[in-house]
Parts: sequence; structure tokens; C-alpha cells
Amino acid sequence: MAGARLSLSDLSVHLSDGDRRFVLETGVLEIAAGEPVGLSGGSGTGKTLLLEVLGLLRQPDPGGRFTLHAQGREVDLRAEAGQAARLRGRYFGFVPQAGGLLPFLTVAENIALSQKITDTADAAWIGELIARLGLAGLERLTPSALSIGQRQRVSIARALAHRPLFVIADEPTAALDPEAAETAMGLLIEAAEQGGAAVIVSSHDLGLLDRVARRRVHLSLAPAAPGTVRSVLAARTEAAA
Ligand SMILES: Nc1ncnc2c1ncn2[C@@H]1O[C@H](COP(=O)(O)OP(=O)(O)OP(=O)(O)O)[C@@H](O)[C@H]1O
Repeated sequence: MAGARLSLSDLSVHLSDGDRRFVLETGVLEIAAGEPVGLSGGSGTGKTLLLEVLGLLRQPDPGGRFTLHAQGREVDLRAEAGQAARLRGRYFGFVPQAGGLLPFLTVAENIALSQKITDTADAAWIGELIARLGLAGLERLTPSALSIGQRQRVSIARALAHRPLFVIADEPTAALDPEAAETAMGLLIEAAEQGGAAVIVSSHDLGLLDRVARRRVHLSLAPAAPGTVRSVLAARTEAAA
């Protein structure tokens, strides 16, 4: 959708469990619908945490700016935190690491689920996703009859079925072999672009991220007070790894 975007400025998330403190700082980040963005960072730098904030699954600390521009309207996500569940269902799709499919539903039913929940039935778009993601012929099977790669492609179709503006994918190819990972990641980006959605995708495979996403942002640890781990988001630099 033209002009739709998610804008963050100086958000932070503080976690603490007594002895340990962790702080995530976003700086400025803008994600426009239709744009693929890769997210990298070492283990424990807060990739999942950041994706939870971006997907409106977790409230950042007070302060900073966090806005969603959609359908010609700007929503201040700080001021309208109570709207998060509704906005999430309508504008966001999620591809979890292990697929997250419902085992008692068929492939077709799993894919149609997000349309059903958001009351946006569109059989033609589901048909197109099934064809694009190479799932034709598998529609009536349940997830247990599929390979892990096939399940992940169903999960991608399900995340896109209700035509979200933003697709959040947390290491969606971690369980796949390198060839299947390359295929699934390419299909995720391609199908999302076709549907006009932004994809924010994390992975430890930097080569793969850079092959599929035009832009990569990176979380890296920064100096902090003793006892605190501080992770800061920045545009990718050559030294990032
Ligand atoms: N209650 C807490 N108190 C302090 N630190 C915490 C708490 N809960 C989680 N953390 C830390 O928050 C950080 C963020 O974890 P997160 O899962 O987002 O990282 P990640 O980059 O996705 O890691 P991975 O690549 O290993 O999946 C971790 O370093 C974790 O140890």
C-alpha cells in the first residue's frame, strides 16, 4: 500500500532479572511497505526482542516515537497502545521459526486462517500464493505429512494471506538446510513484494540476508554500565558480523 510505513525513533526496552540488565536501543528506523529489510546480530543481541516490538507484541519503554502510517492515517503507537492487538491482526503477518501451523487443519485451511480471522476472504490470492510457493497438490494434507521446508512455505503463505503491510519473520529458515533456506527466503521476499508488504527478517546467515534483502540493519553490543548488556541498532557496516 503506497505510503504505508512503520517509523521508530529512539525506542528502548529494558529487561532485568535482578543481577542482569539488558537494554535494547533502536535509534531511528523506518520501514516502508513493499521493502525487505534484513536484521542481523550475534546471539543474545535482541533480534527477537526487536521483532516483538516491531510486530506490536511487546511495549517498549516510555519515551521515543513509534508511529504506523497506514491507509492515509498516522497512528501514534505510543499513545494508542490499547489498539495494538487490532492493528496487529489487520496489518501484520508473522512467520515463526518452526512454522507454527495448526496440526489439525489442512494446508489450505492453515493458509486461509489469517483471512478468516480478519474477515478478508480472497480465494484468488490464496490460489496465487499456493502456486507461487510451490504448494499446489498439497492443499488437502495436514502439516504432519509435509517436509519441514514445505511446512515453512505454508507458514509463509499463511502470513501473507490477509495481505498484511508488514511481515515479521524471526529466523524463518533456521530449521532448513541451506538449499531449502535459500528457496524459502527468496519466496518469502518475492511473495511479500508481490503483495506490497514489507518483510523484516532476522537470520544468522548474513550472506543469505544480503542476497534477498536490499537493506540490512544490525544489532551490536555497545559500552554500558557494569552488569548491563547494551545492544544498539544501526545500519549495517562492513565490520558488522
Ligand atoms: N529478564 C531478563 N533480564 C535481563 N536480560 C534478559 C532478560 N530476558 C532476556 N534477557 C536478555 O535479552 C537479550 C535478548 O534476547 P533475544 O532472544 O532477543 O536475542 P536474539 O538476538 O534473538 O538471540 P538468538 O540469536 O540467540 O535467538 C538476551 O541477551 C537475553 O539474555
